[in-house]
Order: sequence, then structure tokens, then C-alpha cells
Amino acid sequence: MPIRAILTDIEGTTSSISFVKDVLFPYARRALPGFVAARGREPAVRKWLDAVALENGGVCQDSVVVEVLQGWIDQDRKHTALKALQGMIWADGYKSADFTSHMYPDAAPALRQWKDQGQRLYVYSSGSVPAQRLLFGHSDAGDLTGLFSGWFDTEVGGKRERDSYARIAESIGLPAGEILFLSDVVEELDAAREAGLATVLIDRLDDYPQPREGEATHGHTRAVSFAQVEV
Ligand SMILES: CSCCC(=O)C(=O)COP(=O)(O)O
Ligand SMILES: [Mg+2]
Repeated sequence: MPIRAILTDIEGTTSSISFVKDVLFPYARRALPGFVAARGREPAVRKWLDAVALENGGVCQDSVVVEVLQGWIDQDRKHTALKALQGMIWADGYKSADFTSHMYPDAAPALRQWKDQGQRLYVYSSGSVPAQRLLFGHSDAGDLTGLFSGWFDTEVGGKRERDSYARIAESIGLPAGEILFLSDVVEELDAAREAGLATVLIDRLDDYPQPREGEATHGHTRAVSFAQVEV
């Protein structure tokens, strides 16, 4: 089947794992107490703080919720509430130019080329949609948001679940087989393949010094950069 749309992951795929782990996560961890104190009463923030409290046995003080969230950052939990709150905190970091987001040098040129060839481009990341827009809007390669036709986060479902990809295909409005999913995580690619999507494992040397070859690819086509992806 011809590929008509490309769905890309972010961390480990367009951008380095170390940018997320060494820049974004520590920034959110540090800023959380001040953010909750300053904005914890805003309904859009309160809703997520309450969701975290509920998962920890119900009513609890904001200071406890902050500790829980910081623990989740340390564990790299892909929890929707954490991701939504992180996105709001990173907005301040991007706006005050504390950082720009890392983009692998091959990512933006390939995305532009695919778009010029008529492909529709989409993002699917555990990071919230607002966080995704910020990341692509303030990247080392400039504002790339205009390249994308749509954005998906874990509100559509977990990245290792087949049904999430079926929902994404339905929302994009293409047969699953006409969508190519790019990710660094084989379990995500397995779920996408189960739903009928085409897949390519992005195996970047900087993020994965031990190449994933043979059985480690789970049978997915492997590319070490976007330049190697054949569409
Ligand atoms: C888009 S914001 C930063 C990324 C993030 O928080 C994250 O958890 C990345 O997960 P991914 O699904 O892109 O590997
Ligand atoms: Mg990833």
C-alpha cells in the first residue's frame, strides 16, 4: 500500500532522549513546587492535581501531590496528568528562552521533504499535545509546527496499545496500511503493526549506542536516521 501519512514519535526519534531527560524533566521537577503554589487554583491545573491526589487515596495536600509528581518524573511515568502539567511548566521555559528543543539535524529536512512530496505529517508522543506544539515551535531548527496536520497524545490511549493506533488511523481518515509510524521503541512499533500501520524503528546511535539488530528489531525495518527512511 502507498504511504500517505507519516506519524512520528518525539523522544529518541526526532529529538534526543538526553534533551528530554537532562533538560526538560529536571526543569519541570525544579519548577513544580512554585508552579503549583502560583497556579494550583486555576481549574485547568487543579483538575490534574486532583486526578493525581485521587490516585493516591483521595484528598491530600498539594505538597504531597508535588512529591508524587516529582517521583513520577524520576520514574519517567507516562501519566496523562503529569504530562499535561509538564507541558504548562515547559511553556514558561520556552517563552523565557531558557532552552530550545533539540532536533536531530536530519529530522527537519526529512519532514520538509516528505511534506513537499505530499505526505501528511502527524505526531504521536506521550508528551501532551500543548507540549508537542511547544517543542516543535521552539526547536533548534526553528518553528516546525506548520509542517504537521495533527497531534496525538495519550488521551487517545497508551503508545503500547494496538487500539490507540486504530483510533489514530480513524481520526486521520486513512487506512492503517497507508500510515507509516516512526519510533525508537519496539513495543510501540509492535502495537502499531498489530493495528496494520507500516513501521520503521529509528535506532539512533547517540540514544542507543548498542545497535538494535536481528531479533532486537522485532522484525521492524530499521533506520539510523530519518535520511534512511524510505517512503
Ligand atoms: C513532547 S514533550 C517531551 C517528551 C515527553 O514528555 C515524553 O514523555 C516523550 O515521550 P515520547 O512518547 O515522545 O517518546
Ligand atoms: Mg520515543
